[in-house]
Amino acid sequence: MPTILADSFTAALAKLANDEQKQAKLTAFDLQANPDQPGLQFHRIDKSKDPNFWSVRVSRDIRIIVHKTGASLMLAYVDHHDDAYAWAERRRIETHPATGAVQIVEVRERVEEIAPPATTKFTQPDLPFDTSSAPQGAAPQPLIFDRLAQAELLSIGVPPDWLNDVATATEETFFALAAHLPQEAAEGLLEYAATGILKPAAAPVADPMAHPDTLRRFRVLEGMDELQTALDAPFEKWAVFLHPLQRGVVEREYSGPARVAGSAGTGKTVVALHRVMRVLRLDPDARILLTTFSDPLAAALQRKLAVLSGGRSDIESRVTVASFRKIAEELFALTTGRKAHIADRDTVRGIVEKAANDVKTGFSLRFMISEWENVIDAWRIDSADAYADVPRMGRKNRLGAKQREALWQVFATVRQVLGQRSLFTQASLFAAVTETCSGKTDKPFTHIVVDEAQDLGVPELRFLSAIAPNRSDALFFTGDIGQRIFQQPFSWKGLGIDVRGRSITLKVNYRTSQQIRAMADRLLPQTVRDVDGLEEDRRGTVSVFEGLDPEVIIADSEDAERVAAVTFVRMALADGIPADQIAIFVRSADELPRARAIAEAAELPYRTISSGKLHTEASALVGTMHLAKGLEFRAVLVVACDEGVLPLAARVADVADEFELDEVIATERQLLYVAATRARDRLFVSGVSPGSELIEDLIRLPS
Ligand SMILES: Nc1ncnc2c1ncn2[C@@H]1O[C@H](COP(=O)(O)OP(=O)(O)OP(=O)(O)O)[C@@H](O)[C@H]1O
Repeated sequence: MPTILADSFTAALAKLANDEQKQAKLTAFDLQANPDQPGLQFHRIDKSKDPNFWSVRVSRDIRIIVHKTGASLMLAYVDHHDDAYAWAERRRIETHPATGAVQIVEVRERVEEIAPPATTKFTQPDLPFDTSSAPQGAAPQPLIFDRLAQAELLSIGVPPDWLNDVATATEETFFALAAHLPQEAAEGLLEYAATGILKPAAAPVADPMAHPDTLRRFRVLEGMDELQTALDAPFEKWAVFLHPLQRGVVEREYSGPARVAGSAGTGKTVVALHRVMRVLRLDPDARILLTTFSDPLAAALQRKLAVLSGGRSDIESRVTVASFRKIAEELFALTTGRKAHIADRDTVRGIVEKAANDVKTGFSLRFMISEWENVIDAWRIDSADAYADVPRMGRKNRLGAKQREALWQVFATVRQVLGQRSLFTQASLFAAVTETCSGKTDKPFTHIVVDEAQDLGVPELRFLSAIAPNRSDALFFTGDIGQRIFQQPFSWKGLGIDVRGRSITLKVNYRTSQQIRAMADRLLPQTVRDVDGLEEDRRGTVSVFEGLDPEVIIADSEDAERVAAVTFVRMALADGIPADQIAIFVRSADELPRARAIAEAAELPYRTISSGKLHTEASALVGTMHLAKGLEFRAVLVVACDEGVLPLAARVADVADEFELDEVIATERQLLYVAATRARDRLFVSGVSPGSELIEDLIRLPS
């Protein structure tokens, strides 16, 4: 008999104490091995409306709730005795009459009242209404979904029991009501409230268990391994249950390179990991490169992959997880037998400065450094002729032939000095490996999956393209243009990577609360267009849970800022948020003392990247916003957002032209977006008066 795992089971398991979890897992394994074995004690839940709910004894106090039909056994829930029974008595499992998906439906008559939680005060600026509680005696609130016919509500999966509540929902009852509905119905209603558009009904599926909405909460287990994976990491729901949109993207066959977009927290990394697993499953000869922007992010990917693979070494040995740079270094060493020495940015800048001293170009040093980094080095311009012809895409300063000639003297010297000292720049290392690999038919990997692809530069993308084999599904990218903080934009198509028609945007945010997402989204345009004209539309993204309003403060002094931040930290700790689920971010190392002072005043144990305490004790992370990439915490403070700090005055002063100024402002904005969207439940943003201009955008009311 197949065993089905429900997401309600893994979520409930995660809430039990460690020893209770261990015992529950043993019983779950016994159930999967043989549900008829004599030691298992089943009791029918007599008071349930669903005759198929049974309890199974785990220990004196713990019960697993299973849903048993002649055809299958489902692990539905686990809890202490009375709570487990109460859960089953209030639910039934049924196939939705319109969508055909299998749902766990709360029996409406057993839910006493639908009222917003008294402690939560929030406003949701993305929604067409104010969700803060209406004052006593105010006029009756307007109904939000009264224009939708019953058939329309059914088409997005609202269970028949709940049609009346949805039809009469007001802004005050909406979120409390959504918590009782199946996910697809809650998301569909949220999307409608935010955009006025009802998502089209999914195509009918003959087998209810194969319906995409069924698969997001129930999984038919293929063996013990799969149950082990799911139960060992009950917090990582995504290890087993994907959103239908995520699943679609993971399973699609692509006729060329594909790119998955989506704002922060929509599960792009999760999709990248599942794509890796899918390729490994389907192709026993696959050798995959899973790559990302930095070494810490690559390490995080490796950890998550271990969750997904259940730590199986036969799987992990076929995947190389490394940052772009690391993999280029390794391939260089492999093909040449030499180690590449890479000059850091300051060394290269010093060489440009020295070379510029000897030539009269009429251009500022700032301009020449920028031209070197973004044109000469990035595009590997190796001669005066090549420089004369290069289109200098996106650069606003036009350069005549004479000017290029003069500038080339500087750049030729820089190239020569680097050559004499046998130094690579990052870009030239990528170029060297690109050159060795491009002509070859035998490539090191069969598939390449790239996370944080928005921070790929020209040399990196060329490099990945050169090491990718000639097959349609060789390249799979995930990234969010809105989070680009390291690279200038350029045309992917121009480098032969054409993702048109294979570019998909994820819309359900699993990480950040409605309130935090809505506020952070104000920092970015609703649609972002890349150089190739591909548009990423952030509208219609919904978060699956709600939380407290973010706090945004412009204080009169650093002392006042600290007092407010300390209060925020103390409240988070008092509400049970552990120290290691708190982070304090600042724009640059100069502001780190302010972040540390907050942690110390709040008696919050903390670590910084340089404190070496990374894995030793449960401590908050204090670091720069660049470090925030790819991480997540329950509470985040972004402090010291002062005028001149964000955007960073030194960066603004460093720009070579108007184009670069726009770029700097955009990436500073994106940096704040990245830092703010690391928060799941609570966010605090502060600066000292007059404060960063970007703070104004955060608190600006939507027009
Ligand atoms: N299907 C899912 N079910 C439950 N949780 C999910 C699902 N997909 C993603 N998540 C959770 O959502 C959070 C964000 O996921 P992920 O890091 O993949 O997003 P992302 O789009 O890569 O974010 P960012 O762009 O900020 O790096 C994580 O906590 C992840 O566990």
